[in-house]
Amino acid sequence: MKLTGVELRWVEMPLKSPFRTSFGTQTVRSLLLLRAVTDEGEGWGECVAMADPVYSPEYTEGSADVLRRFLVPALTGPVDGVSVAPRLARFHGHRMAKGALEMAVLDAELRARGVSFGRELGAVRDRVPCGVSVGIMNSIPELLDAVGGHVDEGYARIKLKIEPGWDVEPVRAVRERFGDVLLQVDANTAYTLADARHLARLDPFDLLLIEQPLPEEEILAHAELAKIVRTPICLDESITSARSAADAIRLGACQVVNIKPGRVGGYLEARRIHDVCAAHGVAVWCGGMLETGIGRAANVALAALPGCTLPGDTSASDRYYQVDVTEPFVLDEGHLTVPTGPGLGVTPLPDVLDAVTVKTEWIPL
Ligand SMILES: O=C(O)CCC(=O)N[C@@H](C(=O)O)c1ccccc1
Repeated sequence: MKLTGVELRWVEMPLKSPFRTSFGTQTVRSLLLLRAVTDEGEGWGECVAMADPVYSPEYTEGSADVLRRFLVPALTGPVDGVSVAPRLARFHGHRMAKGALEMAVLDAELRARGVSFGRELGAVRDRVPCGVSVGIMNSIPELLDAVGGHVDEGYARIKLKIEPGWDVEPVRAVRERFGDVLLQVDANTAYTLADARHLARLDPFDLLLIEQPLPEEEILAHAELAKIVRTPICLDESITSARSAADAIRLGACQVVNIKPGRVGGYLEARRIHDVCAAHGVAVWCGGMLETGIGRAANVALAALPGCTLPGDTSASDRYYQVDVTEPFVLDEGHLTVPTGPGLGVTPLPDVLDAVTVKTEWIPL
């Protein structure tokens, strides 16, 4: 297969309500969609970098620049999904940009072959249980209303964002109101090892895990924390590859891993992380980055792999968006159906895509 060029689409998706985390509040999801044009058809990719480098070092304009100047031009000549990462390896970092480009090429290849993402990745289920992420709220009553709404919608698991000053009390209130719900928390690196005893105060609430309590580079500190906090530690920002997952597991830094394909450089590396974790008996789940239906389709396929034994942040489209750029993913008894069509199994709805596209750029090869 030969790439003739890649179209970048700057997309602005207004959120239904502000989404607050320990690193800020989002009201619009700005992201890049990639359309790979090949001699065998087109493929779609989603770059999950945020507009600002507040979750990871990557950001939208940086991803566009590295795609335009380095990553896309490196894919001249014959290419397919598995050959993208090796061709891009000489460029350091930029995993979200690399992952989006690999995703678009892989989607084009799989559509041409008539193979679904799920089939290619090794999905063993045709529907997956879904979790939902709940942001930091202005008050505990507001939090309880939000959680109650998601429980009523049928979500299989609730994830609460926490930060210093909003942790033990909100978690206690949710556990007391919703005694048997699967519950976990996500700190997005907001604490330090000095907070260990404070974080141990979350142990009585029967949480599935505490996600990324410490800064991403503090692997050994997470291992120290795991000796003090009984609740399993899950890493997100710290896990950037199969190698880093193996190291973190061997160092005792995590007992669960959140796999985000954009963070690790694509769905093929995501599968390798899944396999490494499964080999160590470590549970994994598919994280979310407020993806459109394009990224959501691929995430739901990943979430169907055998080692994904915990509900992921693979919520329905209407968790964040009034209108999705694809046919919406609709929750059915707490589950989403894994797309079965060729490639991603979904394609953007032209009118909707045009309505949320603020800029396009064609990168010829
Ligand atoms: O449901 C979703 O897609 C979002 C899940 C979620 O909370 N993602 C968080 C995270 O830290 O995991 C996030 C969102 C946006 C950007 C970065 C991170």
